[in-house]
Amino acid sequence: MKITKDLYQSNLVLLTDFYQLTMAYAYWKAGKGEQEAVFNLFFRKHPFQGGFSLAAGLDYVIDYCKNFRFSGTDLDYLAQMKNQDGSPVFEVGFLDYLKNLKFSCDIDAVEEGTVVFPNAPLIRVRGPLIQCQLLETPLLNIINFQTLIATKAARINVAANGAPVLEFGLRRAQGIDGALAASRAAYIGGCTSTSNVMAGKLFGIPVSGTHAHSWIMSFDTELEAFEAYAEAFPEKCVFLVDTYDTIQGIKNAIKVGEILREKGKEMVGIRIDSGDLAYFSIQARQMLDEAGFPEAKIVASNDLDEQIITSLKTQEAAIDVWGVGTKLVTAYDQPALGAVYKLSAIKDEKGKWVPKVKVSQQSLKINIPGLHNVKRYYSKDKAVADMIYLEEEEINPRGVVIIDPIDPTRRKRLMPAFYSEEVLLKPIFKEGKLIYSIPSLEKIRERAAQQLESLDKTHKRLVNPHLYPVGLEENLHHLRMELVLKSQNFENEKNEQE
Ligand SMILES: Nc1ncnc2c1ncn2[C@@H]1O[C@H](COP(=O)(O)OP(=O)(O)OP(=O)(O)O)[C@@H](O)[C@H]1O
Ligand SMILES: O=P(O)(O)OC[C@H]1O[C@H](OP(=O)(O)OP(=O)(O)O)[C@H](O)[C@@H]1O
Ligand SMILES: O=C(O)c1cccnc1
Ligand SMILES: [Mg+2]
Repeated sequence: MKITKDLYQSNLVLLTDFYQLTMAYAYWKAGKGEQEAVFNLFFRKHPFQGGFSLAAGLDYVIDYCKNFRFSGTDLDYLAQMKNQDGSPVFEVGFLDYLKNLKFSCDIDAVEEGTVVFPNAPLIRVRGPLIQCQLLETPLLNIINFQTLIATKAARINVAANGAPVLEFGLRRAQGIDGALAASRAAYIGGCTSTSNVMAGKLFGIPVSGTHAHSWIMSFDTELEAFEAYAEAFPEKCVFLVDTYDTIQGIKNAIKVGEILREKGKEMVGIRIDSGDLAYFSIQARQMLDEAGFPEAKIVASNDLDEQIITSLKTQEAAIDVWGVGTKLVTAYDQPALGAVYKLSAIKDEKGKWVPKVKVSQQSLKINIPGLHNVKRYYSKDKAVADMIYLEEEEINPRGVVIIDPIDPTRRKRLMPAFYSEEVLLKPIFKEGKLIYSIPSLEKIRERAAQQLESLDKTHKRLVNPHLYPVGLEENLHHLRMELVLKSQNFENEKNEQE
């Protein structure tokens, strides 16, 4: 098998759930395949019990949509699928339809690196029902993971409070693609570099690293190992000091630092990877300072996350650089974001949009109907509130009320005229044509930093954050309520007849 080669050469159109294809077939049979629909991708709750999320993955979505076509081998694979009675799952006519299918949707999306909140769409897909449906699974796959990891990275960077965070996750990441996507998302979320060389090559992320215990263990003594490393890398020596005895390791690093200095070079620092990181970093700082190495950096690693980093900061640990792997790239404490993709409107035969809601016992799960968008209001550079609104409705600049989508008694009155505003869903594809100029990863990372800066620190608090206001504009709230009530009346009527 040539798994990786085939995977990366495939157009990935079959990277969807089988039921999307069976629905597509049934839509086609029912003559509904080309009926225009609108779907929204959104999540219902921030991950990690946090107060914000950071959108990531759009670049992959764009790539996916650009390559959205069924190749000969894809169609051959579908053609040989059989029902239990031996008949083909898909008729030839449908396979011909797929063969001629050209991506023709409108996609509007929140840019990568934007701070996002529950219930507001991250992506809106408008187009033929079959295409919208087939996109559900891959879009969720891409956005759920990258948004989750970018958010985790942002939290870790909030805890690091400006100190560099090196991403070391590859060895523990969720497979090959999980590792690559995680490195990309971690960089968007503020990490300084990755240890994954392929992510460096593919995405242009700075690559960095130190050395492992095996390097030390391959020599008779730690001192020899440090000397040999300094010989090979006089410009970038970070000595791992905890293979045998951490205090002795720091002494050895200082010795080799002095040898380097005689040659006109400076050691970059040391890394501590076990034991009490507060105790050893404070000891190391004192020893390095006393020996005349106040500039030497102390890197810490070992199962770190935002909580441990916060705790180490409160213990006044003398750590300058954080190396974070497993808990970042696996989103250790919450392995999935849980974003969903829901139909919100469909055009009837007369060409009129019909807004749709899926009614649920849990009000949290009732989706937002219609063709809606999101506006963020800023006061100076600070984000004040997000409003989800129907695109065709006028917004009164003299005053709007936004209503919490879960608890309608929670409301906020806003005077749009007092604020600057940003429409968050930006046009990406128009009738299948890419109309968005894709920013570089650096620009995305800068946007993420600005967006996080625009958020009040109370929303960035890692534990029990202050809730950022996101609400439905009044007309949209009323439409939603009307549809919910209507569907319940309908249910009652039906029950009475039975
Ligand atoms: N001062 C500290 N305060 C809070 N957490 C700490 C502190 N020092 C280290 N930790 C964390 O405690 C955990 C220690 O894990 P563990 O006991 O498995 O490591 P270790 O035995 O020191 O190292 P290793 O197993 O790699 O040799 C790690 O998650 C580490 O980041
Ligand atoms: O702890 P993480 O956040 O995942 O960061 C990466 C870890 O990977 C390396 O060691 P590895 O875990 O392979 O071995 P060790 O724990 O025995 O040092 C490194 O020394 C870090 O400890
Ligand atoms: O470069 C490092 O120090 C490194 C790389 C991967 C995992 N742990 C540490
Ligand atoms: Mg480890």
